[in-house]
Amino acid sequence: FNCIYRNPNEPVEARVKDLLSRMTLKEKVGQMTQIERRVSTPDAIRDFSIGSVLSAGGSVPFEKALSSDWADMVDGFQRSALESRLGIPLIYGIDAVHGNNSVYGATIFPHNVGLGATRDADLVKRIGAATALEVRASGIHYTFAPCVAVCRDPRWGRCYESYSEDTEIVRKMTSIVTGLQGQPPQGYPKGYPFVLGRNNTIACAKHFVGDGGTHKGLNEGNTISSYDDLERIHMAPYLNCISDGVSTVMASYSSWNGSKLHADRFLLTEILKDKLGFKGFVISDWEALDQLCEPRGADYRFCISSAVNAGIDMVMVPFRYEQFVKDLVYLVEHGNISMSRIDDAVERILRVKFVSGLFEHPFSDRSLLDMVGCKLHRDLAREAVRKSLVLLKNGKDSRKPFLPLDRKAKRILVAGTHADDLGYQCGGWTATWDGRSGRITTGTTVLEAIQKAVGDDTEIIYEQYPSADTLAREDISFAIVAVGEGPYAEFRGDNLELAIPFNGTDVISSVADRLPTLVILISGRPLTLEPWLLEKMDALVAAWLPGSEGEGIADVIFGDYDFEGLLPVSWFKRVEQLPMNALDNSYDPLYPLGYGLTYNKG
Ligand SMILES: OC[C@@H]1[C@@H](O)[C@H](O)[C@@H](O)c2nc(CNc3ccccc3)cn21
Repeated sequence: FNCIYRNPNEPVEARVKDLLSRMTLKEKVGQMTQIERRVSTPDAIRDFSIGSVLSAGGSVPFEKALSSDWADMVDGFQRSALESRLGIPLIYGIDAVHGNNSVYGATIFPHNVGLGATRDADLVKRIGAATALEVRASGIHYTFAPCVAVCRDPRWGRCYESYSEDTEIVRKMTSIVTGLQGQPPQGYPKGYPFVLGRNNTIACAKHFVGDGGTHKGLNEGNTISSYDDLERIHMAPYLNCISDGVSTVMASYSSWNGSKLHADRFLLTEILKDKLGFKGFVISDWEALDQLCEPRGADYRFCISSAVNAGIDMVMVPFRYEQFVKDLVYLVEHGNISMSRIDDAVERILRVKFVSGLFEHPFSDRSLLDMVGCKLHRDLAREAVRKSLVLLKNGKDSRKPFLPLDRKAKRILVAGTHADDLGYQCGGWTATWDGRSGRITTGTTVLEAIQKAVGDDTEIIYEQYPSADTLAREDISFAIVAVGEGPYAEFRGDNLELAIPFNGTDVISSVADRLPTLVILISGRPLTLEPWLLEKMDALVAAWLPGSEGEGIADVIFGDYDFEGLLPVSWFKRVEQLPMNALDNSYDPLYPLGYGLTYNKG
């Protein structure tokens, strides 16, 4: 090895120091720059020494591209990075937040709210490990996960990305970090980034801090709270992630008491880096710097100066990178940003790159391709679905439970908008940014799972909106009605009403008036359930956003497995009660945090 930074036998900090000492200001700034794949030309990556490339939600090489196609694309970008003067490898980032969800054929796990219902840290760690394998199989090194938001108001459009309203449950589910990155060895230095090897990814704890605590759940809004409450409720999960060696932290679009997180030096540097000892890098969110001045993007130099001086190390620009590089170089040359701040940022970025092994193994490992969507991973996802289901009602008379259902029944009516829609059961951040209806990837719908589960002599009648004739029949044993929310992401999910969409209430009511009925609610959060509606249904299961493995639902409603899920969020009676969290003094939920019936324990 002709120099220290290229020698894997040298300590990481020596390699960081050596490489940093060789870099020009432009190369340092290039490493702080993350660009979107659509503007990532070979020349841009090489000539600007770009540090990272990402896929926005839904930004794919082409429709239904397979993991091998993704790996070809990422390796192509990497070849350009290695042609730069110092040959610093780039890291490719993507939102693999419930499996490698942008990639066709990948296993889609339940979204975080469902995982919170499992209370199973080991399960979530195994999901992290499986996700990391499928991400690395696609050649990608870095996932913008986990979201460790503590969602205090279900009106927030990203409620389903939060494991729970309860900080302690979120802290427990941070076990996904050691699944994704690998488990640091005993005595590993606190706060230092860790990535075990080629089957692991760089992870990202997000969005620092208080993203789930904004006023009325407004996305990118303002979290009004004392520092003690911010620390106790929203910051605590980051301590777990940092002690588990999380390599990156993403700053939040939101504000704390009116101060934009991306420009908040106290929280990003004095707390996260100095007090909590975080040694990885802090990445901005998408075009978040542009929001730091009014009107948006008006004074980009001011925005860059505010964010970088506050402690942002890598900027998800992601399109106007020439402008960004030019302005940041200008700001350093004119003393608005110190070289020591730049060196700190670049050290952190290089540290993660050396720790992740990218200098030794910059290209994809094709031997991982047969792990994508494999039976092992789909069985794991199915287990997660089973454990995420929360039984809220079982029988109009608790002495006569309605579930488990009889799989040998003569005739079953399956109804509702969510009975046969893979896209609906996966939710947002699947195939595209905000999700779609229909056959968006490979998987098993609720209806298909029921069809597989029932006896040969059982007839299934499937109608999204059952006809009057069907409802007039006298020969149907019982009905299963699957309704809920359509897919959404971020601001598109902000919702003050929280009613069941697509006339779900009418479908439930018309069916339950005529038949013994199980209702399965597919949603990212609790929805309004009027008392008169609840009374009509014989049983109610909250299934959250279960993902591709719908068989997990049939496993439980037909009794092969018992329910284990417990509510990770309070179920309100009326939206006027919100925000309403456990331990509030006027706590009056329909179903409290932690509620969940079982077959055996009642
Ligand atoms: O996808 C990258 C990040 C993601 O990791 C953050 O959690 C999330 O806050 C986030 N939002 C955007 C911007 N969203 C967007 C929506 C439609 C088209 C393009 C970008 C990007 N990102």
